[in-house]
Amino acid sequence: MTALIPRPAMEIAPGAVHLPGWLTLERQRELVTACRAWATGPVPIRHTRLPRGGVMSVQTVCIGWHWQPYKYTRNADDVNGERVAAFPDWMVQLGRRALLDAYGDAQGAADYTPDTALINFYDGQAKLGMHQDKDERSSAPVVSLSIGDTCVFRVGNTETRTKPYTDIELASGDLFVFGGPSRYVYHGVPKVYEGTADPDTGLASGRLNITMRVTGLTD
Ligand SMILES: O=C(O)CCC(=O)C(=O)O
Ligand SMILES: [Fe+2]
Repeated sequence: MTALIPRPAMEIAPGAVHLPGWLTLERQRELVTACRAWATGPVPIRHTRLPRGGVMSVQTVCIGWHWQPYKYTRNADDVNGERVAAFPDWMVQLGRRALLDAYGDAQGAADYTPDTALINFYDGQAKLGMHQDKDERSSAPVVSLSIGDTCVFRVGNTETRTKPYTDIELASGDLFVFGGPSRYVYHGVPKVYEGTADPDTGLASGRLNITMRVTGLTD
């Protein structure tokens, strides 16, 4: 779907910046192709199992480091024991450009070296509950890229998983960065608008979200 009305860049909260339509269609296609390959292995995409026995409705595959509740490891011990795919340099460069465009801080962007990404796939029913990204040992910003179906992205506060929060829509190509005072903000995806994706991205249905992070870990 082509956005007829340009959506302006917005600071949703201090350090939480939404840049609509940041990814070109060509870049979205490249990301879809890369994520498709990662979804097949070395660690296949799966519904993450939670410690209390639940299963996430979102499907996730990781690169660089493998996230499982609530830690990062190199090997996906909760899936097939394989080491996850390497975090490619082109993704580091993309993360740096995202940070530069979000904050305009050239030094901060040059110093940003994400080493993991969680690649989430949402079908029309999938949701993600309110949570903080806090398993990283670094407070560097999180860079989020969305492709495919539009969703409601709920940006809460850093204190509680409840109100006050701001609901925005993340559409295909949108960049969202949360860092600084918003780095530990609660956030979630309460709804995906099924069937709103532009098939030209290569994703016929569903929503793809990539969050790059700095784990702060070394081998
Ligand atoms: O899908 C999104 O937009 C957010 C994903 C997210 O919050 C996460 O993977 O921790
Ligand atoms: Fe998150």
